[in-house]
Amino acid sequence: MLLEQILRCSDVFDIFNWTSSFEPSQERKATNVQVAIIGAGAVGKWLAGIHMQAGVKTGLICKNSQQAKAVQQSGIQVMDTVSGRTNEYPVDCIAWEHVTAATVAAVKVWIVSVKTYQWPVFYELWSRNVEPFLQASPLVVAVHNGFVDYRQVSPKIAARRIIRSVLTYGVTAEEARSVQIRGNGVWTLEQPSDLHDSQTFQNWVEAIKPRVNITVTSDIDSAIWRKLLVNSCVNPVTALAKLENGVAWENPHAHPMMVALAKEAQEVSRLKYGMELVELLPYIQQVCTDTYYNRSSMLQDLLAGRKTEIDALNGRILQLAKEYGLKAMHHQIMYDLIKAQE
Ligand SMILES: NC(=O)C1=CN([C@@H]2O[C@H](COP(=O)(O)OP(=O)(O)OC[C@H]3O[C@@H](n4cnc5c(N)ncnc54)[C@H](OP(=O)(O)O)[C@@H]3O)[C@@H](O)[C@H]2O)C=CC1
Ligand SMILES: CC(C)(CO)C(=O)C(=O)O
Repeated sequence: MLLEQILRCSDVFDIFNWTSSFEPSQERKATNVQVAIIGAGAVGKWLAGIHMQAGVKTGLICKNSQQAKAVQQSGIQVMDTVSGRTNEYPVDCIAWEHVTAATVAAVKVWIVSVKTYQWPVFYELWSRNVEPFLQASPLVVAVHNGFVDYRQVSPKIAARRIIRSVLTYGVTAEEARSVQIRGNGVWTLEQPSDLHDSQTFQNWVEAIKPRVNITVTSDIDSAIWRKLLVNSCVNPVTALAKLENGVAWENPHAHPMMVALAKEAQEVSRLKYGMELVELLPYIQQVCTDTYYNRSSMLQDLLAGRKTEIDALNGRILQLAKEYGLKAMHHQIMYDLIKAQE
């Protein structure tokens, strides 16, 4: 019933003065949810493709005009290595300085897909370019690995509504315009607590649900923590060994390191959340198997010469281990070796 209602609402309007010739097909019916994705990286571009496939008016917001122009001119290419299909999307892309009051008024859902350490700069740009034009409280969905203290890095957003989420899909950025889906997963979203948000949230989720596996949970803290544990065991090992996730899990040298990291992480986890290793190792195995040929985001970072998210992952485990008086030698080694390469 709800989906029918959404599909009848075809009075969409351009969020970025959309001029592209992309027309939703019969299957890709237009919806009345406008979405802006901040960060045209691997995840941002993939999500833009998902939304456009679903007929959702979608725009990307890039860090600078150069990147925005490149994406605007060439569009994005999303290759699904699981299904073997490649799709092109002429997605609208603008830089922060071109965000206008009309853009802000049109966007219903803002998806932030920047790295954990990029949140402070994102917030600065948001405060300057979006905050002054906000008339209603929008939904802001955060997609990242690891822990971000939103109250500290983005107080105004944290004070309103933020939908936290975790993603277990594997997405590798190939070139500036193209991304490859290298493994299926789930996008776990926090259930909005506020009734006012529920309708927009539901409309948005219903629109994209046919294109991406979505789970909505009222216990996002556990989901974020479980994913942090997985990333702290998988990402540094794959990044240092330069192996894809599934290949690393099966490698006789990399695998024992993942298990040693999991044992230490489990000790911390047991004290903080009561999670046992019997649950953690199968979860790591599942993520590595499901994203077998994916390069972890940390491996992609090192290959591209970027800073990694090690502070938000193993750094967080080390911080908690210290608080609980535990030793986490393997996490310390991974932390130091990754830092040495940044
Ligand atoms: N790739 C994967 O398989 C998965 C990734 N994740 C998580 O999702 C998050 C995003 O990952 P991913 O897409 O791989 O990372 P990328 O580094 O590929 O993408 C982040 C993008 O955001 C851009 N950016 C940074 N700051 C801003 C800003 N203020 N405004 C606009 N754009 C900005 C970056 O530009 P620039 O590069 O120029 O800084 C980059 O293009 C990470 O936390 C990652 O851990 C989670 C699951 C899977
Ligand atoms: C799910 C996984 C492990 C996919 O590679 C990921 O979260 C990452 O690369 O950061």
